[in-house]
Amino acid sequence: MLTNVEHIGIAVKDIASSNELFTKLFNIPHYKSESVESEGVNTSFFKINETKIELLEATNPESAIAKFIEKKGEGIHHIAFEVDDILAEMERLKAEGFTLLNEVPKKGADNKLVCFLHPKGTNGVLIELCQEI
Ligand SMILES: CC[C@@H](C(=O)O)C(=O)SCCNC(=O)CCNC(=O)[C@H](O)C(C)(C)COP(=O)(O)OP(=O)(O)OC[C@H]1O[C@@H](n2cnc3c(N)ncnc32)[C@H](O)[C@@H]1OP(=O)(O)O
Ligand SMILES: [Co+2]
Repeated sequence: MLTNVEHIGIAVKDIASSNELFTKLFNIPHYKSESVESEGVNTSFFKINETKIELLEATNPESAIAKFIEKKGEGIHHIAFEVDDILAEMERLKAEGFTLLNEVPKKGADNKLVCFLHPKGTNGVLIELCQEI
C-alpha cells in the first residue's frame, strides 16, 4: 500500500549553490548529504515538517539526472511514495500494467529500498516507491 509522499526529487546542476538557495527559501539548512554511486548522484535533504525534498546532482554524464537536465533543464524530477511492502507493491503495479524500471528493489538514499516506474506509463511523471530498510 502507498502510504504518503516520501520525498520530491529536484534535479539541480550544482548542489552546493542549490543548498544555499533552498536554505534561504525554506529558512532551514539541509539535514543530510549522501552520494549514491549506483545512481550517479549526490543528494541533499531538507525537511519542512513532514515534507521532504531531495536535491539531486549528477556525478557523471550517464546519470539519469545529467540526461534529464540536458533534455528538460533543472526542476522536479520525481515524486517518491512510501510503501509498507515494496515487493507486494511492485507485483501489484506490474500486474496493473505499469513498467518497472528495476525488477529488484535497489538501495536508495536515506536508508531506503527503492523502485522506479517508467514515466511513459504514468502521464510523464517519474514515480519512485520507497520502503524504509
Ligand atoms: C538517490 C537515490 C534515489 C532515492 O533514494 O531517492 C533517487 O531518487 S535516484 C534518482 C535518479 N535515478 C533515476 O531516475 C532512476 C530511474 N530513471 C531511469 O531509469 C531513467 O532516467 C529513465 C526514466 C528510464 C529515462 O532514461 P533514458 O531512457 O535513458 O533517458 P532519456 O533521456 O532517453 O529519456 C527517455 C524519455 O523519458 C523522459 N524522462 C526521462 N526522465 C524523466 C523524468 N524524470 N520525468 C519525466 N520524464 C522523463 C525523457 O524526457 C524522454 O522522453 P522523450 O524525449 O519524450 O522520449
Ligand atoms: Co528519490
